[in-house]
Amino acid sequence: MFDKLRVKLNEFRKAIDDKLKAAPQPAEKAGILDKAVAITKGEVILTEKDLEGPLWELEMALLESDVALPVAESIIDSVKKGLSGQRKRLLSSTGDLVEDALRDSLLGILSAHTLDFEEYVKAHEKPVTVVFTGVNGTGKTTTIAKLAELLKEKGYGVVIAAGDTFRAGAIEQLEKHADRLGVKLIKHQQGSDPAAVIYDAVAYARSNRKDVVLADTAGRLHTNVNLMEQLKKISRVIKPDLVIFVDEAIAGNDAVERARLFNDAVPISGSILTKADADSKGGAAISIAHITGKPILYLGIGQGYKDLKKFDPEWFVDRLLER
Ligand SMILES: Nc1nc2c(ncn2[C@@H]2O[C@H](COP(=O)(O)OP(=O)(O)OP(=O)(O)O)[C@@H](O)[C@H]2O)c(=O)[nH]1
Repeated sequence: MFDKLRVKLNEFRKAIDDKLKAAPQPAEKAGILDKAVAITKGEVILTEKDLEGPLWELEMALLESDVALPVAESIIDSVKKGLSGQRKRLLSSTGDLVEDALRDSLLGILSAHTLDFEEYVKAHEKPVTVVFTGVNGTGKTTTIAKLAELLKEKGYGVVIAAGDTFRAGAIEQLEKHADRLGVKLIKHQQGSDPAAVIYDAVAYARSNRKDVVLADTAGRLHTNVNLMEQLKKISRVIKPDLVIFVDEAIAGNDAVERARLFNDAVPISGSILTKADADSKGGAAISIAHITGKPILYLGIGQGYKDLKKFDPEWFVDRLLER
């Protein structure tokens, strides 16, 4: 997982190290005060010029790893701020310095907003209604089933709403999952109003003391205005407690663009990225968190019902910065 970006970040760390080893003596480059300090302590100072090349390389590496341009620029800015003017003992490794700057920058994006889904469900008045948005084929149905399993394990009563009434196949697929998991499914026939299906599911949950309604929606193409309008209608009628955007980590910048458009249509509470097990880049999570300003809640890490990992920014950044 995320190996490509990890390798690139390591290269950046090494490039800064090499720069420093080849750096001129402090007396040649620092200001009067710094010079004195540097000479007595045997330190060098990282200037913007030292950082220019490696930062450019880092920006390219981030872009190649599905980090969207404005996000890459913001990371570069904060790493630059974290590093330039920093003194470093000659010949000692700059690893920590670079690692700290990268860590701060990435965690700044990924931890800016947090939402603990399980805590939310625990604390919130029941039934908690969760609507899932995102395009077809990204793993939305499987993700709903995974969350149903997780909630069931915690002792909650779960109802699934087959709100993707666009295709009969979607209703059947959800029904299979619900049967396997032993969870109640509320469905209408193909072509019916999705808001009505979800409304019925909430009513069922209320009268049967169920705790959580997980509502599928059609994999509406974000370019299709009518379908987006339908999503807005669902939101108006149902007033869901949470709206979760689902997309594939491996879709990279396409997923980032979709996240932005879906979030613009109906503001999301957070995202789940599927197929992280097949994602060598890792940039989609960073970009989606930055662009939507909403947390990543879980990563899908396989096809089984248990293959859902709670997203932990520290774990994710540790992975990326592993040597
Ligand atoms: N490797 C891997 N595969 C996944 C993951 N999540 C879902 N899949 C697979 O991705 C495929 C598509 O998943 P679905 O849940 O059917 O996708 P969907 O978005 O509901 O798609 P539609 O039914 O077309 O709307 C299935 O084969 C899933 O098993 C994941 O985290 N990792």
